Order: sequence, then C-alpha cells, then structure tokens
Amino acid sequence: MTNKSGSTFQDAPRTGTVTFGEDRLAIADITRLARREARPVLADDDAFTGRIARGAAFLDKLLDVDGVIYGVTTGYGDSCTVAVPVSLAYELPHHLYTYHGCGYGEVFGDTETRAILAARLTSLSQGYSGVSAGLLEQLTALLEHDILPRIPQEGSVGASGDLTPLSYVAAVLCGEREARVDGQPLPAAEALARFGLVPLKLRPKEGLAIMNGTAVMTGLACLAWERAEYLARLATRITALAVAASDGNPQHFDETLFAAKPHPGQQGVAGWLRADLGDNKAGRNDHRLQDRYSLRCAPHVIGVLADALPFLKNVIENELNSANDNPLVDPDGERVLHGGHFYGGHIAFAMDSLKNLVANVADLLDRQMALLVDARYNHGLPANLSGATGPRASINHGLKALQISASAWTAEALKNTMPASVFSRSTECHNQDKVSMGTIATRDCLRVLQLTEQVAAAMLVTVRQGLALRQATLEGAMPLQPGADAFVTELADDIAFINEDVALEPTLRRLVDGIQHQQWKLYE
Ligand SMILES: N[C@@H](Cc1ccc(O)cc1)C(=O)O
Repeated sequence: MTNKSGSTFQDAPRTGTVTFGEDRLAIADITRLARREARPVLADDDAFTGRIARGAAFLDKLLDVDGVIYGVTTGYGDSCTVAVPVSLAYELPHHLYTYHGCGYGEVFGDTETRAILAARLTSLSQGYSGVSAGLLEQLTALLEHDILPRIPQEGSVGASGDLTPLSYVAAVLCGEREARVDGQPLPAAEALARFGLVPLKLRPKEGLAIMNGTAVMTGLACLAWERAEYLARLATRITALAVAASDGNPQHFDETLFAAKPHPGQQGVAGWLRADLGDNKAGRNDHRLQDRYSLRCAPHVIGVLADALPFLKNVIENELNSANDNPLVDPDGERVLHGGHFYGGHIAFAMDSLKNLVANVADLLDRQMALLVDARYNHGLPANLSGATGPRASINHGLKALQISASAWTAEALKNTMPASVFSRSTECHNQDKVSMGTIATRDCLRVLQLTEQVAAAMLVTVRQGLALRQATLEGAMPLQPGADAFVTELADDIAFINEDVALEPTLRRLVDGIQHQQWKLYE
C-alpha cells in the first residue's frame, strides 16, 4: 500500500507542537513540520503578541505622519527613488506579488513546501518585520490545514530573498493563484474557504515581509541537512559491509590509528566502523597488506561530511532564526532599519559545501561497488556478483547494469557540485548587483542527495549479494558485530538473493524510499 506521495511508509501521527515566536528553532523542528509530524503553534505570551502588535502599530504611526518608508511609500528595489503616495501604499503589496508571479520549472513537493512555509514563519516571528498578528495566523493556518501553495522552483537569485517563489506564498495567503490540498490542485480562494479562512488584504510592507527573505533556500536546507546526516551513517554501515563482503582489512579503522588524527567526525566514523567490524587488533592481511582507498580511506571521506555537519547545522539554524527581511522594523527603538538581510550567502555557502561533501560520498560508494563487482578485486567473488552457477552462469549478468546505473548517478551528482554562489549576476538595474544564488545551490544539493541515495540503494543490493555469496561459496565472511549483523539479516529479508537476472528498479525504489524515511536505525 502506498500513500499520497507514493511511499510505502505510513505517515507518522502528528505528535507534539512546534511553537513559533518562543525559543530558537532547530532544523528538526522544521523537518518535523515538513513531514507533518508536529503541529504549528504561535506563541501567545504577552512578550510575543505585544512585540508583534507594537511593530505593526509603529508602521501605522509612521504612515500617518507620512514618513518615507522603503517599500511602503516607495517603489521596490532600484525603484526606491519612486515615491508612492500614501493613498496607493495599500495597493503596493498586491503589485509586488503579482509582478513576481513569473516562476517556472517543476513545482516544489509537499514536504518542501511545508519546510518553506515553516521557515518563513520562523523569520517573521522574530518580530522585526512589522507584520500583523493576522498574517502570522494565516501562515500558521496554511501549515495547520496543509494548504500548500503551488511554488515553481526557478526564478530566485537568492538575494533580495527568494522573491519570486515566495510571491506564490503571498498570493495564496491572499486567496490568489493555486494551492494543493490533499494532493489536489485548487484555486487558492477555494482552498482557504474550505477551512473557513478569509483571504488576507496585505497591509503596507507585508508583501515585502513575506517575500523579501531566504525562506525557500533555508527551509530546503533543513531538509537537505537531515538527509545528509543520515547518509553519513548509512554510508559508514555500507562501508563496513563492503569491507566484510570483499574480505578487506578492518585494521584500517584502528582506534590508535585514528587517535593520531584528531578530526572528531572522522574519528566518529572510524568508531562506527569498529562498532560494526569489531576492534580487529590482529589485522588481516590475507589478500593485500592494505585495501584500496575507497575502503581504507572511507573515514577520511565520510568523516569530512561528519565533521562539517555540526558547523553547517549552526549556519542553517542561524539563518532560520534570523529576521531575513528588509527593511527591519524595530518595534522598541521605533526605527526602520534598511539593510540587506535577505542575502542568502550563508545558505549558499552551506549548500554549495554540502553538495560537494555528499557527492564525494556517492563517489566513494560507487568506487566500492566497482571493487565488489570486479572479480579482479573482490577477493574470490564471482564477476558481477552473479549468483547463477553451472551452464546458467553464461546467460546471467548479475549486477552489471546496476553498476553502470550507479556510475551514471555518481557522475551526475559530481557534475552538480559546481558552486552556484560564484555565478552571481548583477540584476534588477544593478540594484541587485551581487547576489547569493543560494536557492540554486540548495536545489543542486537536493538533487545530489537524491542521486547519492540511489547509489547507496545500489550498494545495499551489492553488499547484500556479496555477503551472501561469500557466506555460501567461500570460507565465510568475517564476523559482524550485533548491530551490523541485524542490519544484514533485515537486508536479506528485504532484498531477494539474485540467482537469475531480475529487473531491479522496484527494489531500488523501495530502498530509496526506505533511506528517505530513515528506515534503519544506525549507530543510535
Ligand atoms: N530586496 C529588495 C527589494 C526588492 C523587492 C522586489 C523587487 O522586485 C526588487 C527588489 C530590497 O529590499 O532592497
């Protein structure tokens, strides 16, 4: 049985809440909301509601005295020199989301769209955007009722915020454009009405507040980080099984060896490998004194990712909990602060880095697979890990095509590591003459993650097959520690041993789904 998103995993019940406007939110808060595992709640303490009310009231007061406020009584961006009479200021937000309705490309999926909404709500709840409580409530209601704006993925330069994609959020809040409810496309006004919601009439500055920020790249970065973190653990488990299947040398992960190189993440990966393979002090040099790099140096590849993750988490969470808007409205000092907090440079850096780290893991696993399927390097296993014997061996090709696919996925992942942030284009009449391209970096990163998860799925099939063959035909695989051993038993139940050629696509899809749902508990 598959659910709406085509996954065999049942959606988890919504337990617990995530409160906006209270404490600093974490990546996990956004991803729980994105998977609909938690309910969104707005803080209702006096400190929060008072601050929001003061910000909106201060803007009203400024308008009353006819002050010049960027984006409220002026045009947008380079058009900030154009004065807008107060009588038209109320129409301006509507124009902003309307002329930004020029997105294109694939539409973001449900999980992504929820992450984007949650990230925008986190930022606006900092109380620096001068928005009304009503806007925050409507945004919360979209998340609560799962009314998902249809957001095309392309058209943001990631500085000036994710203006164009976020214009689709602004429009839906106002009952315009299209939303998805329960997977069905609906005109936004109908979607709102279904839940008794009334379209917003944006107050001056509220269009900018919704759109002039980094919520698309930041929400997606939360999802990317979580997937990368799981992948680091999965790639380590796969490496352990690749060592066992190829009768490699676990001594490469010796504790004293790694104590001599003090990168904590790398040491952690080596520790996980020892937890799977045992603390093999004796060393096993039956075939070669030293395994090839894709096995021997696995902690040096996966470990870079492991070492970067805590740093990247902090960067992403700082952006998440920022007022990434312009101008900021300080409700207490009663000042309008003009700056460039919509600039997504930190997320651009984080995602350009993460996609590089993840693609290196794809490359590592692809190389491990190349060793395992090749009878010249796999220490006694059949070519292509084919399980067929006797005359039938001649017509069976085992994992030959799977390896070709894994190579293609790896190549595509590596190709997507080109940094996006260095492709800044001066745009918008040279007002936005330096931009982050953080949203492109993030979309690249998600693509690289998908491809790497596919390579990992191919490797799960490979190690399952390789271990079974070693068990059956040779003197047996090296003993595994309980965690890894239980994992292999589960894999063997899940993936049929391949005697005769079989079309593996359904198996791969099931495994990728499992990876994306973190099916296996790893090193917890
Ligand atoms: N991000 C710009 C605002 C902007 C808004 C809409 C645009 O179309 C262009 C620019 C700023 O705050 O300076």
